[in-house]
Amino acid sequence: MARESRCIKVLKKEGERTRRKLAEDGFLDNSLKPFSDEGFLYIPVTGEIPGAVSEIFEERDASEPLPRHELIGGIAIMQDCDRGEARRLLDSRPVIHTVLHSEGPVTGEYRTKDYIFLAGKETTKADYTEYGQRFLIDLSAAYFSARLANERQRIAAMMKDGERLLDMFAGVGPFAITLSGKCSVVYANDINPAAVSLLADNIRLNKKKNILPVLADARRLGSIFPPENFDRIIMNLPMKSSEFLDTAFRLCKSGGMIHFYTLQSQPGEMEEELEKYECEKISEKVVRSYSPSQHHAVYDIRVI
Ligand SMILES: C[S@@+](CC[C@H](N)C(=O)[O-])C[C@H]1O[C@@H](n2cnc3c(N)ncnc32)[C@H](O)[C@@H]1O
Repeated sequence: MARESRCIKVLKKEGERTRRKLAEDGFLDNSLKPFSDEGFLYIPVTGEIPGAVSEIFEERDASEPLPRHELIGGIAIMQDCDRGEARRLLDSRPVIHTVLHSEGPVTGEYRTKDYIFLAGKETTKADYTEYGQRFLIDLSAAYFSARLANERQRIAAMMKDGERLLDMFAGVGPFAITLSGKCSVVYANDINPAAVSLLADNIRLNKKKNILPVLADARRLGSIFPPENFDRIIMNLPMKSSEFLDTAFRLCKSGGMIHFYTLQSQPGEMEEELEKYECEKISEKVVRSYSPSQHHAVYDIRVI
């Protein structure tokens, strides 16, 4: 179907920049397909804006793929800052209450991101369910990613009943809560007070009785707990977990396991670092890609 719409006519070489600007300002009409002729691009817009002209446009097919996004509870996080596409995404599934654009990688000690609000309800808070466990999250206050859901299940599957677990960088608690069913006790630590507050909420929400939240710099855990105190330690601070290996090896029992998450460009990059310790590498695998040159990898290490 075709219909008439107001549009902006720009030189093709200016097309992508103009399209993005219109999308960011919420004027791009994504229900219609832009078209070009002899050096110009015609971009349909939703309202009357200076310089707009009228043209006939083809309507987009409703089954066209949705923009790329990550869904965390009711929040969809889009890679592009495109308000028109955000609106389409919001309307596509009733479960989505908010569409955000993430403005770059995680930063700072708390590993949070900055977000631009695009559509729906203006919030960074969501209620997310993963394999039957519920998590209250606030993306602007504390780290959370749904991308490690399978990784948490992988570790749960290799655990024995009654283990003592330490999660050194627990965030709002996805590893601690997922793994707690196999544990006698879980200590879940984070340096971010907002993360630990949400972690406490999530412990209550999931009726977990064996998880103790700890608010501390993980560097101090070696003086908080006696040596060789844990059967298993989770180290999910990929940017710099290697700085905490001394503490983890001090706290893990002989025969216990450390799951060491790191960023690396090549397989085996951390092996030299691990040679300093009495340990055996059980496996190493890529968890997900992080950037064009780096992977988020996990080393499963047995302490000797
Ligand atoms: C990549 S996030 C992982 C959170 C959680 N494990 C998850 O999978 O959602 C890393 C966490 O480590 C915390 N963190 C950073 N430096 C820390 C430190 N020195 N001691 C304790 N926690 C720290 C951050 O606040 C953040 O919540």
